[in-house]
Order: sequence, then C-alpha cells, then structure tokens
Amino acid sequence: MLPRQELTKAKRIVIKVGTSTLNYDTGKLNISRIEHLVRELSDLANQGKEIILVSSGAVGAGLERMKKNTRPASIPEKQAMAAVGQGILMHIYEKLFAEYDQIVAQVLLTKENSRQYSQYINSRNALMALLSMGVIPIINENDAVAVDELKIGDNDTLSATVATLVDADALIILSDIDGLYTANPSKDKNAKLLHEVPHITPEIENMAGGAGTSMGTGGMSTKIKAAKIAINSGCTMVIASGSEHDVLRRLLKGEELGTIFPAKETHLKQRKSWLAFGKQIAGDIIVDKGCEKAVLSGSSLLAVGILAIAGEFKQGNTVRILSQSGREIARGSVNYSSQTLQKLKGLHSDEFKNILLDNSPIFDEAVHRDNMVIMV
Ligand SMILES: Nc1ncnc2c1ncn2[C@@H]1O[C@H](COP(=O)(O)OP(=O)(O)O)[C@@H](O)[C@H]1O
Ligand SMILES: N[C@@H](CCC(=O)OP(=O)(O)O)C(=O)O
Repeated sequence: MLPRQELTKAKRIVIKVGTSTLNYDTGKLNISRIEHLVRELSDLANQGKEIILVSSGAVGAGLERMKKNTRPASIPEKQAMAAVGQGILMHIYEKLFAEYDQIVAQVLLTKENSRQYSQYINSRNALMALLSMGVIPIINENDAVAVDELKIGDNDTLSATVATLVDADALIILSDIDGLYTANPSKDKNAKLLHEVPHITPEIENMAGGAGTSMGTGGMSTKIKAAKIAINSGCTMVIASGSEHDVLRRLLKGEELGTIFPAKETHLKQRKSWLAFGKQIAGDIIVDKGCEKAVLSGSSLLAVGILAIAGEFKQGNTVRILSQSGREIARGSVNYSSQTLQKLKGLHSDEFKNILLDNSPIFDEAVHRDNMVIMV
C-alpha cells in the first residue's frame, strides 16, 4: 500500500505541535490556532482514533506570562519559565477540550523514564490505560527536573520516543513550515519541498538545518532525528504545517501535504526499540567496510572487524556502531567493556583466550545480532 494510503488506516496517532505553531512571532499564544487544533483532535477522537498530543509551548507561555520577549539563556531560568507556562498551557487545553466533552491528561516525561526498562514499561502502561479510556494524553518534557543529562532535549525526539513507546501507527509533526525542503528556505530561495523521503540518507540529513525562529528549538535536524526513531519502530512520520487548514483531517484522508517518511517494514519488538531508543549511548565502535556489510546484512558484530573504540563503556551498555565515514549503522548492547575491546579489536575469537587471562566469559561476538538494531 502507498504510504499516503497507509495514513488513512492509522488508528493510534501521535501529534506533535511546536512552539512556532502555538505562538505568534510576537511571542503571544496563537489562540485561534490552538482552538482549531483542539477541534480537529477532538473530532479524530470522536472517530475512534487514539490520539496523543505532544505539545511544546510551556517556555513560550511562561515568557508571555512573565512579560519577557526573549528566551532565557540559563537553564534554571528556562526551567522556571516552563514551570510557569506548563500550567497555563494545560489550563487552556483543558478548557478548550472540555467544549467538546473530551477528557485530557497531563503526562510529563524525562529521559530517566526511558532509561530503565521498568520505567519505560510503566510509562507505556499509563499511556495505554489513558488511551483505552478515550482520554487524550498531553505530553511535554518535565522541564523543571530535566537538566542536561536527563533531558530528552527537544520535543521532536520526545514525540518519536512516545510513538515508539505506544506502538503508534503515525507520528505527525506540525511546524511553522510545510515540510522538509532541499535546504533551509529562509536562507535558500531555490529550496524545494520534498513530498516523500523513502530513505534517510546522509544527503537528507545535510539538508536539515536549525530552528527558524527564536522560539523554536532544533529546527529540521531534530525532526530528521525523530523520523529515524519513528520509521525504525514501524511508525510512519509526516512533517506538515500547523497553519494549513484542516491539516490533520486532510492528511489522514491521504492528501499529499507535507513530507512523509514511510515506516520501515521491520517492526522492532518492544525490547529492541527500548535498546535502540530508550537507553543512553555509552560509546562508539568504528568498524571496517567488510564488517559494516556483514552487520547490515544481519550478522553479529565480531571484534575482527573493529577499527577503533570511542568513549568508555561497560559490558551491557548500549553503543553505536559507526562506519569508517562516521555514519551510524546500528546500535546495540555490547558484550565487552571498552577497555577489553581495545585489546580484542582486530582479533578472531579463538585468539581471545590469550588476551582474556582471567576467567571472564568469552563471547564470540562483540555485539550479538539479537541485541542489535540496524539504524539505516
Ligand atoms: N531543510 C529545511 N526545510 C525546512 N525547514 C528548515 C530546513 N532547515 C532548517 N529549517 C528551519 O526549521 C524550522 C522549523 O523548526 P523549529 O523552528 O524548531 O520549529 P518547531 O517549533 O515547529 O519545532 C523552519 O521554520 C525552518 O526555518
Ligand atoms: N519543553 C519545551 C519545548 C522544547 C521544544 O522542543 O520546543 P519546539 O522546538 O518548539 O518543539 C516547552 O514546552 O517549551
């Protein structure tokens, strides 16, 4: 089935709306757009679709309330603005959704919630319970507690993590632009809109630039990062304009709006998606061309193909597997620490016993294919 047609069948849908869509350039909330969004989402829920809204805008709403017109530079100030704004945002949503008799719930997440498998499953259970009750969860990052290493970092990535968590059929990212262009259109007047991106190649990644306004964060590059997560988890993603009339209804009828990133056929099992997207990356393993080919065709990663190791990691940590050119081809749970792998790299497993003098278990594979997820 064509990817646009697939969208017409989507039942569980995550919709992400960015600050640049929720706010005017003045920094004030775009009330009529929020009203329209709420109307469209309630209508989709009435059709029996399961809807999750990932909404940015807390910092923006906080800034407006505190009468500031530039995003603060320091993290504590940003956190303070988000804390002021999140309540305002929820109050608006609660009030508007109530007009359509639609119940909503606030869910605030951090990376911590996906790092531990038990917490990952707990968040999934809570979201599934809300969906089964016909409630629309409204998700944002828990900005007040999520400093640096706890931060998911941007709501594009958060929305893709959520889509993976709940096995969503589609992720729709609404922005202030109608999709991915061949270059940043604010800088290149000849940039053209791409209607479909069948594969995320390095060229596609290079097209994506940073945020367009002082309000938005991440720009297209975080949306491409989100697309990688979503499509590898079997979820089709679309980037479309939040200002396009009836954008959600039209997209879900198969209309060619925005840029579509079709889901990959292979749907990762829960544990594999957690492995790939839930856990923190502890380091990198750089492999030679032969090893890259073997990994991409489904083999385990053997030490003989390892050229170099970056970072310090322990056995069981998640590492990225990179090609010689630095492109991530896979990630997985590693059988040896970085210290041990430094000694084993380039060797065949029958040579390991000369190196591993202690009685530590000898694995043939540095990363077993069952604990590995292909990322291209
Ligand atoms: N290749 C590209 N195609 C489209 N937009 C791009 C591209 N590269 C950078 N951008 C910028 O990304 C912006 C959207 O991201 P962002 O400002 O973070 O908004 P949001 O708040 O919706 O996340 C666009 O307005 C545009 O200026
Ligand atoms: N958690 C922050 C959103 C951060 C973010 O990713 O913003 P955006 O790029 O507008 O989606 C907030 O609510 O302001």
